[in-house]
Amino acid sequence: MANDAADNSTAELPAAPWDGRDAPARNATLTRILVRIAREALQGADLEAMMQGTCACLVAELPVAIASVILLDEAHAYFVHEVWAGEWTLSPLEATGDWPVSRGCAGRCARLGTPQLIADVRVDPDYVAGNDLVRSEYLVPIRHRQRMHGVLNIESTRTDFFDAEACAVFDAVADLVAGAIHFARMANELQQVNHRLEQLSMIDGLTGIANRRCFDRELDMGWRRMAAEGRPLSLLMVDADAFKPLNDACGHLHGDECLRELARICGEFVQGEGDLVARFGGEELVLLLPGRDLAAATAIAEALRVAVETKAMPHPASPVAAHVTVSVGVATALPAVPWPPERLIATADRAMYAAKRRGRNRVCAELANP
Ligand SMILES: Nc1nc2c(ncn2[C@@H]2O[C@H](COP(=O)(O)OP(=O)(O)OP(=O)(O)O)[C@@H](O)[C@H]2O)c(=O)[nH]1
Repeated sequence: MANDAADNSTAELPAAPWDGRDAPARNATLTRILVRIAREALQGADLEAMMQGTCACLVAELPVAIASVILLDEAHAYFVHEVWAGEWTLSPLEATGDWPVSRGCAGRCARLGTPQLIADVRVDPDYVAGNDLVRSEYLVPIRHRQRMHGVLNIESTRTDFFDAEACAVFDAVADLVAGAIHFARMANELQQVNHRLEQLSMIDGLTGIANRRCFDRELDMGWRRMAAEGRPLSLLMVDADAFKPLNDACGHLHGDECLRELARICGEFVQGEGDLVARFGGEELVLLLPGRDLAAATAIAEALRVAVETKAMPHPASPVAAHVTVSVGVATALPAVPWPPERLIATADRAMYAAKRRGRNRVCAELANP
């Protein structure tokens, strides 16, 4: 397909390392390039650097004016990213902004999904000139299994460069780039899934607020932070009153719904930096309030208790009221490591049970002492 007759301007081309080499020497060069790119594709940690290095290697070692990796969007409708090396005097991307696959030889390669060997770029109607010295071009789909990622584009200053050996090597280079893209995307997807799982592992499934695991972590962090800043740390232990009778009278699903509503109401009272509402366990919820002293935390607890009453969720079996109520234990500590943060939980628990003993639907507060 090479049209040597049409190319009578080779005399003006600069001498390339390719010139004067016999077939074994050329094949040895191609093999060396392939080994180098394979090593980078399999072991390199940075995909962008790998693609850049591949293009640079092809331009440096071969009679190639431009080498590029052009990546497609998810819909395979546009090229959205190009990594290249060589002398590029006119970028198709810069010329038009968007680069749809309806345009250029690269677009044709992506649309047809087959390699495109252009022996003479001057007679190809799809060719978009990027460099005056380019005479021939080879484009290979970058595809891993059935998934198309883009196109490997190699533009040579010679008409006789893309023989069977060279094309076979570029096909393999495209496969290596495809593999590297595939693994980089897999690693990225895995990272996102891990992040999501990490988030899910911190959330209580019933109420959607933080779970005990998250609370333990935040308590530890809040404790250290308040110790470093010399500020108080307060904890509210919120326990629904007569929840067993509510479950017995209305069913567990209704009890679940009440718990969700209690969690939502508690959520309205965590407004400071580092504040947290969490499900401590069963029908107990906790609020972690860094920086709040006993008086401020008690005021929040009382406002929360009133908010639950105001919501007036019916409770047909409560000895306290006709609606759902809560007892709240408040504890405040001036954290000092190695004072254990669990002491704050124990104190809030004790205060909450004091509220129960005194008739429920009330707030009791206690300073946590070392
Ligand atoms: N519906 C529902 N009930 C729960 C859940 N977790 C714990 N409970 C129930 O909450 C009830 C707690 O009962 P108790 O510890 O006896 O306390 P109480 O009836 O609320 O009485 P006081 O706390 O003394 O006012 C138990 O019946 C648990 O089954 C939950 O996720 N959903």
